[in-house]
Amino acid sequence: MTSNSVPVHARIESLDWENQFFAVNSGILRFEDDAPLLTPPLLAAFTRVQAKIATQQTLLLDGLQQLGFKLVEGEVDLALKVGTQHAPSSLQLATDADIPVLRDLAAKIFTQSRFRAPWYQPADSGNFYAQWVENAVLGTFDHECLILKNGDVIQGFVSMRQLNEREARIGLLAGRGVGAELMDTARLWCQQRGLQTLRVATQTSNTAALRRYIQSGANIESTAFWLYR
Ligand SMILES: CC(=O)SCCNC(=O)CCNC(=O)[C@H](O)C(C)(C)COP(=O)(O)OP(=O)(O)OC[C@H]1O[C@@H](n2cnc3c(N)ncnc32)[C@H](O)[C@@H]1OP(=O)(O)O
Ligand SMILES: Cc1cn([C@H]2C[C@H](O)[C@@H](COP(=O)(O)OP(=O)(O)O[C@H]3O[C@H](C)[C@H](N)[C@H](O)[C@H]3O)O2)c(=O)[nH]c1=O
Repeated sequence: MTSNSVPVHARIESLDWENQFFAVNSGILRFEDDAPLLTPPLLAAFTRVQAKIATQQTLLLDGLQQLGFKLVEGEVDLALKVGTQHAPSSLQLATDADIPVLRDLAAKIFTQSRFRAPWYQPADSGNFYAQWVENAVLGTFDHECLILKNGDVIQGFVSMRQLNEREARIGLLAGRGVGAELMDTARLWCQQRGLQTLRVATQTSNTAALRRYIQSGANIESTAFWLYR
């Protein structure tokens, strides 16, 4: 380290689910005051180390870049008050029979991702979102997957996770031209559970999604950078 370098204190947590899924050896930084000083030898124990920092943490940004971290993507976190207004009268839950179509849709439609090349293999990102939506239908990651259909054709889907007795988070949401209906569907899902806050995150580059969430009543809560080394 040079004399004007910024010290970074963090421990590295192994990303077990990701390591198994992507067949990599990756970890993520957990910033804690009593964590050791991060050094190149500590980082070298992993082939990939991720860091997510709030965009206002500019000193930390400098310190991470001095350690060789590179900017990969930005993330915007939003939240909306669920309220009481009603849009759809019923919800349609995806079933096991919908999984092949949903997997195919998810693999193709999420074009912006931090699981992108050259950090990950070109097909990794599509496979990841396909697995995510399948796990939502099965209730093994997100809790449920709601779909919008026109006849037999799935037009869009939104996966939902209840975080606690007050809040839920959208996992994945997709459907060109039906974003507003999907947001109403997500809102109704929250109303039916008596939840007050619906959270959602997207990539900073995803202006269509950002516009949709804001038009549907969400406000920006925080912004973050993803860096990898
Ligand atoms: C929680 C999360 O999952 S975040 C990720 C959100 N999902 C995605 O990005 C999947 C791809 N996008 C979509 O499914 C939808 O565009 C949504 C859900 C983001 C927004 O849906 P809607 O509000 O109905 O907006 P719509 O799909 O009409 O898009 C708005 C405009 O952005 C354009 N647009 C949307 N996505 C993209 C894209 N990836 N690249 C370029 N243009 C795009 C549309 O063509 C449209 O342009 P137009 O108004 O000139 O026709
Ligand atoms: C399917 C699945 C995933 N996980 C793990 C794997 C990862 O460590 C996390 C998910 O990470 P996240 O930071 O949420 O991933 P993304 O950056 O791709 O997600 C953002 O963009 C998406 C398009 C979407 N908008 C999402 O809401 C955003 O957060 O979970 C796991 O442990 N088990 C699983 O089954």
